[in-house]
Amino acid sequence: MLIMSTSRVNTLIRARAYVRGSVKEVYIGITGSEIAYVGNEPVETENRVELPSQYIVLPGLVDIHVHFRDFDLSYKEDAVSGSQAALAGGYVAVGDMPNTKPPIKTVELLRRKIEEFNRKTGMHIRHYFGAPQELSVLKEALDNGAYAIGEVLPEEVAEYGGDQYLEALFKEAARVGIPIIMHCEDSLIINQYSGPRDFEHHNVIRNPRAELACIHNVIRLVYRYGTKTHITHLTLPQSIGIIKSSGLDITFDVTPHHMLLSQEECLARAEKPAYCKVNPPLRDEPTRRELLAMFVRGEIPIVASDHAPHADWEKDKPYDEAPPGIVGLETTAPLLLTLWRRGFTDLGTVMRAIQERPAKFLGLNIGIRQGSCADLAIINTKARHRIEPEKFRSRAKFSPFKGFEVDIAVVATILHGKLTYLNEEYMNNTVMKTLENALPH
Ligand SMILES: NC(=O)N[C@@H](CC(=O)O)C(=O)O
Ligand SMILES: [Zn+2]
Repeated sequence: MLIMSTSRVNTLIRARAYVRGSVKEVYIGITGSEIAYVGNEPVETENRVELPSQYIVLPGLVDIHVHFRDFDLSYKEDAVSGSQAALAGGYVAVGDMPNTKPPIKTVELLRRKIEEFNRKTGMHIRHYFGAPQELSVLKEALDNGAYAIGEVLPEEVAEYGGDQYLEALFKEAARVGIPIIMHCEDSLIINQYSGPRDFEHHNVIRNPRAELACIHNVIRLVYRYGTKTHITHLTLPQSIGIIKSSGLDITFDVTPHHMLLSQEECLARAEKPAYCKVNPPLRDEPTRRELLAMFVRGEIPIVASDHAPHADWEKDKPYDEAPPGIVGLETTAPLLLTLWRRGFTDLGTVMRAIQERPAKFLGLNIGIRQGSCADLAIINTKARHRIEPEKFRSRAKFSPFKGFEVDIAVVATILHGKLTYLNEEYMNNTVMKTLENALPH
């Protein structure tokens, strides 16, 4: 545990912290943008900060599935507002989806997006590349910073030729060596539906069979081509069982909304039914309960928010036109950490799902250990409050979690060694004495 460092550190934080799987009282030394020291004894420093015991320092959280939008959809969210929402939620790194307008399906647009985001945000961002009609572009996309292909949406698979296209995509991605992130709902099954179309029928229109058909298809393709594949926002315990029994190295994530909200409950509480419209749909109560049970047992490797912001006026549209999506960057950590605080699961289970495995997925060295990035989230464990979407930093100030009671608040976020978010304010402060003064007992 004790790692002696001979040089002085810029800042030394003494606090309870999540270090190597459990909470301990430690000293964390930060020099520049790196964690230079973690240990039981103090080391020499220019600036020493002590946090009261109700605060816990966590390694910065990581979300592998967000939609920061930008470009023509900046009215919904952009790199700046998305980053602010992330930092307010304790997140320091995200994987950003390519379904922007225009979509990131050319190398030129990918490069433009990377440049634009580098100008607008200091967060760690991995950029995903949209599934292209012409597959020969994949290699160049990979060489120009595309981290993965996807999320591959059912609508684009249908548009480019259905199963034949998907097969060609998996084959080419395997050849090039770029991973695929799948939004798994089979469009053939969705499009077969001919019954009533309204918010109450969303999970019938996009029914569980659409997810299961896609999973089977993906397993066949991975078996055949060996493509590195991640399936995002799975909604059915059965899907997870099928993936596990395939024996293949297919990774997956689940969202907080699919674990914590059934469609019935959401529609009963939400101010607008479209606040519950999300793809894949919220499922029924037994399904979401079993999914949550799997999470608390540690059977869900990654939780991603699928932060999908839209304008409030768009959620006033009728069923077929209201865009699907729920924002999650500012609610995921308080909701999941409350499950830990209330004894439903342990802290390690939550942290592995929203920090350790996502960081590994994105290839980032974020964690409380010597030599890693000085990216930290500080939570107050005695902060019982109700979720108030009006206060979100995201442009989408609505959520089906409105009014949910949580016990945890993210009070500060440190990014690249700088205090970037503190008590609902943004800053860029290297002198962290303000941190101590701002966090009372
Ligand atoms: N998850 C959603 O309901 N919406 C996503 C796109 C998508 O995954 O369909 C969005 O970009 O808004
Ligand atoms: Zn999706």
